[in-house]
Amino acid sequence: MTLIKIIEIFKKKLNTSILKPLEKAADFYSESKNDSNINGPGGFKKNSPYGSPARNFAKSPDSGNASRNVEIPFIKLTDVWKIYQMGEVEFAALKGINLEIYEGELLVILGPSGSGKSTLMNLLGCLDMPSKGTVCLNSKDISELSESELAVVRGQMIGFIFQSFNLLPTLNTEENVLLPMEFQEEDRKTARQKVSYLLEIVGLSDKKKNLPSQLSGGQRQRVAIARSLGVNPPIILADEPTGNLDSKTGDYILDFLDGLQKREGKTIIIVTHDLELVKYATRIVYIRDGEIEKIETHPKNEQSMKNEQSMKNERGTKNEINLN
Ligand SMILES: Nc1ncnc2c1ncn2[C@@H]1O[C@H](COP(=O)(O)OP(=O)(O)OP(=O)(O)O)[C@@H](O)[C@H]1O
Repeated sequence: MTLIKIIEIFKKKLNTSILKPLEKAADFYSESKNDSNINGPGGFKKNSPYGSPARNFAKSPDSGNASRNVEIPFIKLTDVWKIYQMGEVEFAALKGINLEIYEGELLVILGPSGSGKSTLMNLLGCLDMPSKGTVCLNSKDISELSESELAVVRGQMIGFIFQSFNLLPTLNTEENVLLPMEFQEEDRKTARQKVSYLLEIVGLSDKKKNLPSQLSGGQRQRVAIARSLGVNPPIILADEPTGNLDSKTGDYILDFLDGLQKREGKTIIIVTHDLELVKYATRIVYIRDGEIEKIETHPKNEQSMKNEQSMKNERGTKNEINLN
Protein backbone atom coordinates (compact mmCIF):
# COMPACT_ATOMS: atom_id res chain seq x y z
CA MET A 1 0.00 0.00 0.00
CA THR A 2 1.66 3.07 -1.25
CA LEU A 3 0.36 5.55 1.34
CA ILE A 4 2.38 3.57 3.89
CA LYS A 5 5.48 4.54 1.94
CA ILE A 6 4.42 8.18 2.09
CA ILE A 7 4.27 7.80 5.85
CA GLU A 8 7.84 6.50 5.88
CA ILE A 9 8.92 9.80 4.38
CA PHE A 10 6.87 11.77 6.88
CA LYS A 11 8.29 9.78 9.77
CA LYS A 12 11.60 11.42 9.18
CA LYS A 13 10.10 14.88 9.19
CA LEU A 14 7.04 15.03 11.40
CA ASN A 15 6.23 14.46 15.00
CA THR A 16 4.38 11.30 15.98
CA SER A 17 1.07 13.01 16.66
CA ILE A 18 0.50 13.43 12.95
CA LEU A 19 1.61 9.91 12.07
CA LYS A 20 -1.23 8.02 13.66
CA PRO A 21 -3.93 9.54 11.48
CA LEU A 22 -1.78 9.05 8.42
CA GLU A 23 -1.34 5.38 9.24
CA LYS A 24 -5.07 5.04 9.68
CA ALA A 25 -5.53 6.67 6.30
CA ALA A 26 -3.10 4.22 4.73
CA ASP A 27 -5.02 1.32 6.23
CA PHE A 28 -8.22 2.82 4.96
CA TYR A 29 -7.01 3.12 1.40
CA SER A 30 -5.51 -0.34 1.65
CA GLU A 31 -8.88 -1.72 2.67
CA SER A 32 -10.56 0.38 0.01
CA LYS A 33 -8.72 -1.41 -2.76
CA ASN A 34 -10.91 -4.45 -2.27
CA ASP A 35 -14.11 -2.51 -1.91
CA SER A 36 -16.07 -2.16 -5.11
CA ASN A 37 -17.81 0.95 -3.80
CA ILE A 38 -14.61 2.91 -3.52
CA ASN A 39 -12.16 4.13 -6.08
CA GLY A 40 -8.82 2.63 -5.19
CA PRO A 41 -5.78 4.75 -5.88
CA GLY A 42 -6.22 5.89 -9.44
CA GLY A 43 -9.71 4.38 -9.43
CA PHE A 44 -12.37 5.43 -11.89
CA LYS A 45 -16.10 5.19 -11.67
CA LYS A 46 -18.29 3.28 -14.06
CA ASN A 47 -20.11 6.31 -15.41
CA SER A 48 -16.91 7.83 -16.79
CA PRO A 49 -17.11 8.77 -20.45
CA TYR A 50 -14.06 6.58 -20.81
CA GLY A 51 -15.50 3.70 -18.80
CA SER A 52 -12.18 2.42 -17.51
CA PRO A 53 -9.92 2.81 -14.50
CA ALA A 54 -7.98 6.04 -14.48
CA ARG A 55 -4.67 4.22 -14.68
CA ASN A 56 -5.95 2.43 -17.75
CA PHE A 57 -7.30 5.70 -19.00
CA ALA A 58 -3.79 7.01 -18.65
CA LYS A 59 -2.26 4.17 -20.57
CA SER A 60 -2.14 3.65 -24.27
CA PRO A 61 -3.82 0.45 -25.46
CA ASP A 62 -0.43 -1.13 -26.03
CA SER A 63 1.31 0.07 -22.91
CA GLY A 64 1.16 -3.38 -21.29
CA ASN A 65 1.73 -3.49 -17.57
CA ALA A 66 3.95 -0.44 -17.33
CA SER A 67 2.91 1.51 -14.25
CA ARG A 68 3.17 4.85 -16.02
CA ASN A 69 2.84 5.88 -19.57
CA VAL A 70 5.94 7.79 -20.54
CA GLU A 71 5.32 7.58 -24.25
CA ILE A 72 1.94 9.16 -24.75
CA PRO A 73 1.29 12.46 -22.99
CA PHE A 74 -1.47 12.42 -20.39
CA ILE A 75 -2.25 16.00 -21.31
CA LYS A 76 -1.23 17.60 -24.58
CA LEU A 77 -1.71 21.21 -25.62
CA THR A 78 -1.19 21.98 -29.28
CA ASP A 79 -0.94 25.58 -30.45
CA VAL A 80 -3.33 26.74 -27.75
CA TRP A 81 -4.55 30.33 -27.84
CA LYS A 82 -6.91 32.01 -25.41
CA ILE A 83 -8.28 35.26 -26.69
CA TYR A 84 -10.50 37.44 -24.55
CA GLN A 85 -12.83 39.87 -26.26
CA MET A 86 -13.23 43.17 -24.44
CA GLY A 87 -15.63 45.27 -26.48
CA GLU A 88 -13.84 46.03 -29.71
CA VAL A 89 -10.49 44.92 -28.36
CA GLU A 90 -9.10 41.40 -28.37
CA PHE A 91 -6.54 40.32 -25.80
CA ALA A 92 -4.50 37.15 -26.23
CA ALA A 93 -3.82 35.73 -22.76
CA LEU A 94 -2.21 32.60 -24.24
CA LYS A 95 -0.36 32.67 -27.53
CA GLY A 96 0.28 29.32 -29.18
CA ILE A 97 1.13 27.13 -26.17
CA ASN A 98 2.59 23.70 -26.96
CA LEU A 99 3.02 21.49 -23.93
CA GLU A 100 3.02 17.78 -23.20
CA ILE A 101 2.51 16.58 -19.65
CA TYR A 102 3.19 12.95 -18.80
CA GLU A 103 1.58 10.75 -16.20
CA GLY A 104 3.38 10.98 -12.86
CA GLU A 105 5.02 14.36 -13.46
CA LEU A 106 5.11 17.14 -10.95
CA LEU A 107 5.03 20.17 -13.18
CA VAL A 108 5.54 23.63 -11.73
CA ILE A 109 4.30 26.54 -13.85
CA LEU A 110 6.07 29.76 -12.92
CA GLY A 111 5.40 33.22 -14.22
CA PRO A 112 4.80 36.82 -13.23
CA SER A 113 1.37 38.24 -12.51
CA GLY A 114 -0.75 38.44 -15.65
CA SER A 115 1.44 36.02 -17.62
CA GLY A 116 -1.44 33.59 -18.24
CA LYS A 117 -0.91 30.94 -15.54
CA SER A 118 -4.51 30.84 -14.31
CA THR A 119 -5.81 30.93 -17.86
CA LEU A 120 -3.62 27.92 -18.64
CA MET A 121 -4.71 26.16 -15.45
CA ASN A 122 -8.38 26.65 -16.36
CA LEU A 123 -7.76 24.94 -19.69
CA LEU A 124 -5.82 22.08 -18.06
CA GLY A 125 -8.70 21.65 -15.63
CA CYS A 126 -11.30 21.51 -18.44
CA LEU A 127 -12.93 24.58 -16.89
CA ASP A 128 -12.50 26.59 -20.07
CA MET A 129 -11.95 25.89 -23.77
CA PRO A 130 -9.19 27.33 -25.95
CA SER A 131 -10.06 29.94 -28.57
CA LYS A 132 -7.75 28.12 -30.97
CA GLY A 133 -5.73 24.93 -30.77
CA THR A 134 -6.44 21.71 -28.90
CA VAL A 135 -6.22 20.44 -25.34
CA CYS A 136 -6.15 16.63 -25.25
CA LEU A 137 -6.56 14.54 -22.15
CA ASN A 138 -5.20 11.07 -22.84
CA SER A 139 -5.39 11.76 -26.57
CA LYS A 140 -9.02 12.93 -26.41
CA ASP A 141 -9.77 16.48 -27.49
CA ILE A 142 -11.69 18.00 -24.56
CA SER A 143 -13.62 20.29 -26.90
CA GLU A 144 -15.32 17.17 -28.29
CA LEU A 145 -16.72 16.18 -24.90
CA SER A 146 -20.25 17.11 -23.90
CA GLU A 147 -20.87 19.25 -20.79
CA SER A 148 -21.88 16.19 -18.79
CA GLU A 149 -18.77 14.27 -19.90
CA LEU A 150 -16.63 17.25 -18.96
CA ALA A 151 -18.26 17.35 -15.55
CA VAL A 152 -17.40 13.69 -15.05
CA VAL A 153 -13.79 14.28 -16.16
CA ARG A 154 -13.50 17.24 -13.77
CA GLY A 155 -15.12 15.30 -10.97
CA GLN A 156 -13.13 12.09 -11.28
CA MET A 157 -9.92 12.87 -13.11
CA ILE A 158 -8.95 16.19 -11.58
CA GLY A 159 -8.53 17.38 -8.03
CA PHE A 160 -8.57 21.17 -7.79
CA ILE A 161 -6.66 23.04 -5.14
CA PHE A 162 -7.65 26.51 -6.29
CA GLN A 163 -7.87 29.53 -4.05
CA SER A 164 -10.69 30.84 -6.21
CA PHE A 165 -12.44 27.50 -5.88
CA ASN A 166 -14.20 28.75 -2.82
CA LEU A 167 -15.61 26.49 -0.20
CA LEU A 168 -19.35 26.75 0.04
CA PRO A 169 -19.94 29.24 2.88
CA THR A 170 -23.07 27.56 4.24
CA LEU A 171 -21.48 24.11 4.47
CA ASN A 172 -19.20 23.09 7.30
CA THR A 173 -15.77 21.54 6.83
CA GLU A 174 -17.07 17.98 6.73
CA GLU A 175 -19.86 18.83 4.27
CA ASN A 176 -17.51 20.74 1.95
CA VAL A 177 -15.17 17.73 1.72
CA LEU A 178 -18.12 15.39 1.28
CA LEU A 179 -19.68 17.35 -1.56
CA PRO A 180 -17.66 16.08 -4.56
CA MET A 181 -18.06 12.51 -3.34
CA GLU A 182 -21.81 13.00 -3.29
CA PHE A 183 -21.68 14.23 -6.88
CA GLN A 184 -19.89 10.98 -7.68
CA GLU A 185 -22.70 9.04 -5.99
CA GLU A 186 -20.23 7.70 -3.49
CA ASP A 187 -21.76 5.39 -0.89
CA ARG A 188 -22.60 7.77 1.97
CA LYS A 189 -21.13 5.71 4.80
CA THR A 190 -17.88 5.13 2.92
CA ALA A 191 -17.78 8.77 1.90
CA ARG A 192 -18.12 9.90 5.51
CA GLN A 193 -15.31 7.55 6.54
CA LYS A 194 -13.11 8.97 3.78
CA VAL A 195 -13.90 12.52 4.88
CA SER A 196 -12.92 11.64 8.40
CA TYR A 197 -9.55 10.21 7.33
CA LEU A 198 -8.83 13.05 4.93
CA LEU A 199 -9.52 15.62 7.63
CA GLU A 200 -7.15 13.76 9.93
CA ILE A 201 -4.49 13.81 7.22
CA VAL A 202 -4.74 17.57 6.87
CA GLY A 203 -5.01 18.03 10.64
CA LEU A 204 -8.57 19.35 10.80
CA SER A 205 -10.41 16.62 12.70
CA ASP A 206 -11.34 19.12 15.38
CA LYS A 207 -12.80 21.56 12.84
CA LYS A 208 -15.36 19.26 11.21
CA LYS A 209 -18.34 21.39 12.18
CA ASN A 210 -16.76 24.79 11.49
CA LEU A 211 -18.07 26.90 8.65
CA PRO A 212 -15.42 28.35 6.28
CA SER A 213 -15.91 31.74 7.97
CA GLN A 214 -14.84 30.10 11.25
CA LEU A 215 -11.53 28.89 9.79
CA SER A 216 -8.25 30.63 9.11
CA GLY A 217 -7.05 31.05 5.51
CA GLY A 218 -4.60 28.18 5.93
CA GLN A 219 -7.27 25.94 7.39
CA ARG A 220 -9.59 26.73 4.49
CA GLN A 221 -6.77 25.81 2.12
CA ARG A 222 -6.39 22.48 3.92
CA VAL A 223 -10.13 21.83 3.60
CA ALA A 224 -9.76 22.47 -0.14
CA ILE A 225 -6.89 19.97 -0.25
CA ALA A 226 -8.88 17.31 1.60
CA ARG A 227 -11.78 17.96 -0.77
CA SER A 228 -9.56 17.62 -3.83
CA LEU A 229 -8.24 14.24 -2.63
CA GLY A 230 -11.68 12.88 -1.81
CA VAL A 231 -12.33 11.26 -5.16
CA ASN A 232 -8.69 10.17 -5.48
CA PRO A 233 -8.11 11.82 -8.85
CA PRO A 234 -5.08 10.92 -11.02
CA ILE A 235 -4.45 14.62 -11.76
CA ILE A 236 -4.13 17.34 -9.14
CA LEU A 237 -4.11 21.00 -10.17
CA ALA A 238 -2.92 23.37 -7.49
CA ASP A 239 -3.00 27.14 -7.85
CA GLU A 240 -0.62 28.67 -5.29
CA PRO A 241 -1.18 25.74 -2.89
CA THR A 242 0.94 27.33 -0.18
CA GLY A 243 -0.35 30.84 -0.73
CA ASN A 244 -2.34 31.12 2.50
CA LEU A 245 -0.21 28.88 4.66
CA ASP A 246 2.52 29.42 7.21
CA SER A 247 5.81 27.92 6.10
CA LYS A 248 5.55 24.77 8.25
CA THR A 249 2.06 23.89 7.00
CA GLY A 250 3.09 24.84 3.48
CA ASP A 251 6.05 22.45 3.64
CA TYR A 252 3.81 19.73 5.01
CA ILE A 253 1.33 20.13 2.15
CA LEU A 254 4.10 20.22 -0.46
CA ASP A 255 5.69 17.09 0.99
CA PHE A 256 2.29 15.48 0.88
CA LEU A 257 1.79 16.42 -2.80
CA ASP A 258 5.34 15.32 -3.53
CA GLY A 259 4.59 11.95 -1.91
CA LEU A 260 1.42 11.58 -3.97
CA GLN A 261 3.44 12.14 -7.12
CA LYS A 262 6.38 9.92 -6.21
CA ARG A 263 4.53 7.07 -4.52
CA GLU A 264 1.07 7.17 -6.04
CA GLY A 265 2.13 8.27 -9.50
CA LYS A 266 -0.30 11.17 -9.51
CA THR A 267 0.20 13.87 -12.08
CA ILE A 268 0.53 17.13 -10.20
CA ILE A 269 0.53 20.56 -11.78
CA ILE A 270 1.27 23.54 -9.57
CA VAL A 271 0.98 27.18 -10.57
CA THR A 272 2.95 29.55 -8.40
CA HIS A 273 5.05 32.66 -8.02
CA ASP A 274 7.05 30.88 -5.32
CA LEU A 275 10.50 29.81 -6.50
CA GLU A 276 10.80 27.55 -3.43
CA LEU A 277 8.42 25.08 -5.07
CA VAL A 278 10.84 24.48 -7.91
CA LYS A 279 12.72 21.91 -5.81
CA TYR A 280 9.73 19.56 -5.97
CA ALA A 281 9.32 19.77 -9.75
CA THR A 282 10.13 17.20 -12.39
CA ARG A 283 9.90 20.09 -14.84
CA ILE A 284 9.43 23.80 -14.56
CA VAL A 285 7.51 25.70 -17.21
CA TYR A 286 8.29 29.40 -17.30
CA ILE A 287 5.48 31.43 -18.81
CA ARG A 288 5.62 35.08 -19.77
CA ASP A 289 3.14 37.25 -21.71
CA GLY A 290 1.09 34.19 -22.65
CA GLU A 291 4.01 32.26 -24.08
CA ILE A 292 6.28 29.51 -22.79
CA GLU A 293 9.61 31.17 -22.22
CA LYS A 294 11.49 27.99 -21.36
CA ILE A 295 11.08 24.56 -19.83
CA GLU A 296 13.61 23.19 -17.38
CA THR A 297 13.98 19.52 -16.56
CA HIS A 298 15.10 18.51 -13.09
CA PRO A 299 17.62 15.70 -13.64
CA LYS A 300 17.66 14.57 -10.02
CA ASN A 301 14.03 13.58 -10.19
CA GLU A 302 13.68 9.91 -10.98
CA GLN A 303 10.45 10.20 -12.91
CA SER A 304 11.84 13.06 -14.88
CA MET A 305 14.75 10.84 -15.91
CA LYS A 306 12.30 8.15 -17.01
CA ASN A 307 10.38 10.69 -18.99
CA GLU A 308 13.43 12.25 -20.55
CA GLN A 309 13.34 10.27 -23.75
CA SER A 310 9.67 10.94 -24.30
CA MET A 311 10.05 14.58 -23.55
CA LYS A 312 12.63 14.95 -26.26
CA ASN A 313 9.78 14.58 -28.70
CA GLU A 314 7.93 17.45 -27.14
CA ARG A 315 7.41 20.60 -29.09
CA GLY A 316 9.42 23.49 -27.86
CA THR A 317 12.38 21.39 -26.76
CA LYS A 318 14.61 24.00 -28.24
CA ASN A 319 13.96 25.96 -25.07
CA GLU A 320 14.50 23.06 -22.70
CA ILE A 321 17.58 23.08 -20.52
CA ASN A 322 18.81 20.82 -17.75
CA LEU A 323 19.48 22.04 -14.22
CA ASN A 324 22.72 20.55 -13.05
N1 LIG B 1 -11.99 37.18 -18.55
C1 LIG B 1 -10.97 37.95 -18.96
N2 LIG B 1 -11.19 38.96 -19.82
C2 LIG B 1 -10.18 39.73 -20.26
N3 LIG B 1 -8.88 39.57 -19.89
C3 LIG B 1 -8.62 38.58 -19.04
C4 LIG B 1 -9.63 37.73 -18.53
N4 LIG B 1 -9.05 36.83 -17.70
C5 LIG B 1 -7.74 37.11 -17.69
N5 LIG B 1 -7.48 38.16 -18.50
C6 LIG B 1 -6.17 38.74 -18.77
O1 LIG B 1 -5.33 37.68 -19.23
C7 LIG B 1 -4.01 37.84 -18.72
C8 LIG B 1 -3.61 36.57 -17.99
O2 LIG B 1 -4.39 36.44 -16.84
P1 LIG B 1 -4.15 35.27 -15.80
O3 LIG B 1 -5.18 35.39 -14.74
O4 LIG B 1 -4.10 33.99 -16.54
O5 LIG B 1 -2.72 35.63 -15.25
P2 LIG B 1 -1.88 34.97 -14.05
O6 LIG B 1 -0.53 34.67 -14.59
O7 LIG B 1 -2.64 33.86 -13.46
O8 LIG B 1 -1.78 36.18 -13.05
P3 LIG B 1 -1.71 36.18 -11.42
O9 LIG B 1 -0.42 35.53 -11.05
O10 LIG B 1 -1.73 37.63 -11.09
O11 LIG B 1 -2.92 35.45 -10.92
C9 LIG B 1 -4.04 39.06 -17.82
O12 LIG B 1 -3.51 40.18 -18.54
C10 LIG B 1 -5.51 39.27 -17.52
O13 LIG B 1 -5.80 40.63 -17.35
